[in-house]
Amino acid sequence: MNLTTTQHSQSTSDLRVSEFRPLPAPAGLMAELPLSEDLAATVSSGRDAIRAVLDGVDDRLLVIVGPCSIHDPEAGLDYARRLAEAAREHSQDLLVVLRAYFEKPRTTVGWKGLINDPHLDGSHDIAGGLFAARRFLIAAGELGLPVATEFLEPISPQYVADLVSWGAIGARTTESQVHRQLVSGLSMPVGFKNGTDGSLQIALDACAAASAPQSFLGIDGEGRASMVGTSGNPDTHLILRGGSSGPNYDAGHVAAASASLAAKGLNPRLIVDASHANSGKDHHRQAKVALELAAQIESGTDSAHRIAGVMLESFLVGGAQAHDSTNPGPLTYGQSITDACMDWDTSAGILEVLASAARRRRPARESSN
Ligand SMILES: O=C[C@H](O)[C@H](O)COP(=O)(O)O
Ligand SMILES: C=C(OP(=O)(O)O)C(=O)O
Repeated sequence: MNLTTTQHSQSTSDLRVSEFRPLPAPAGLMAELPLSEDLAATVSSGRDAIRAVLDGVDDRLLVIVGPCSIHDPEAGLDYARRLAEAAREHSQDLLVVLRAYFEKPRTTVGWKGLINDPHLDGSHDIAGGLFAARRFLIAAGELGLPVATEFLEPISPQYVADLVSWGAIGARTTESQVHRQLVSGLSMPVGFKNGTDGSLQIALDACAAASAPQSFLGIDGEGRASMVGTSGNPDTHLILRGGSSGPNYDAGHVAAASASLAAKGLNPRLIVDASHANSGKDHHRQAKVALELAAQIESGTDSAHRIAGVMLESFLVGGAQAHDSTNPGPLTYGQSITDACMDWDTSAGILEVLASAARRRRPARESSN
């Protein structure tokens, strides 16, 4: 019998639990893979720069770009090295943040990301997944890139959040009290997606809830179940990702969403996701949406100045490939196993266009003032 597994047979609880596999405490993993002084400076300066863009103090365009999910850390770092070069090249106009998503919310079932199943085979070596995610975040940070991730499990942030400069709560969890509470205690700016049906209201409510102090159940650094008290996150914002009612990236939707935020006393500047329901998850369409967003930004109108950032799903190879954890087969290097991504060359071209749009937005604002 596996000594780390507790089996319950004579009980009224845990009747459908097949296993408990204890995990190392966050402090143990952090001691093994520590945050160096240099990395802490990269993470903190990334957070400050993102805040400045969200608040309109820095007039660059935030671009959160990278694979839909990291399933192969080597390919992910290969991508990150290319992105780090592009980020330097466009640093006057763009604040480029690496999308490094390790937790995937599924519509029904499917591979739930590197933390949940790092070997992609249904073995659910979550301890190994947390190690792999942390090691990836350290390597990406060492390239000088600020990193973005989605927070899905309420416990996992304790293992990795010190290495993250921007966080997202996905469309399927924005309405969840558990996720709003979690955000209230996170140390970085966090965006809430609109709902999968296109509803903005749940994201506006989420921003308000997460900016308030909260008390809830969680774990501390030693892994002890704890009452967690938070002070509230002042850096929440909205992400428009489209919905079943249609896309919401055009100037009309951006202006209306921004006005709703302002009416609630929330940050009127927002992020637009070119992927998901804004592109129908079609990577060719995503490239077109990104170009339409660049045209909107470049126009220098009021709605253009409400767009603080853009999200893109991009990897080395375009599209996506099927993966079945119950029957894993060989995979194409550098291609997504979740949503379809734009290939590297297309993505590099889009970064050029977005940089030019951000540059042209500046004089438009100066002359309209
Ligand atoms: O980006 C990720 C996906 O859109 C999300 O996790 C849902 O994926 P699914 O509908 O394939 O489960
Ligand atoms: C799951 C994602 O997006 P959404 O929550 O918008 O579906 C994602 O960005 O990976």
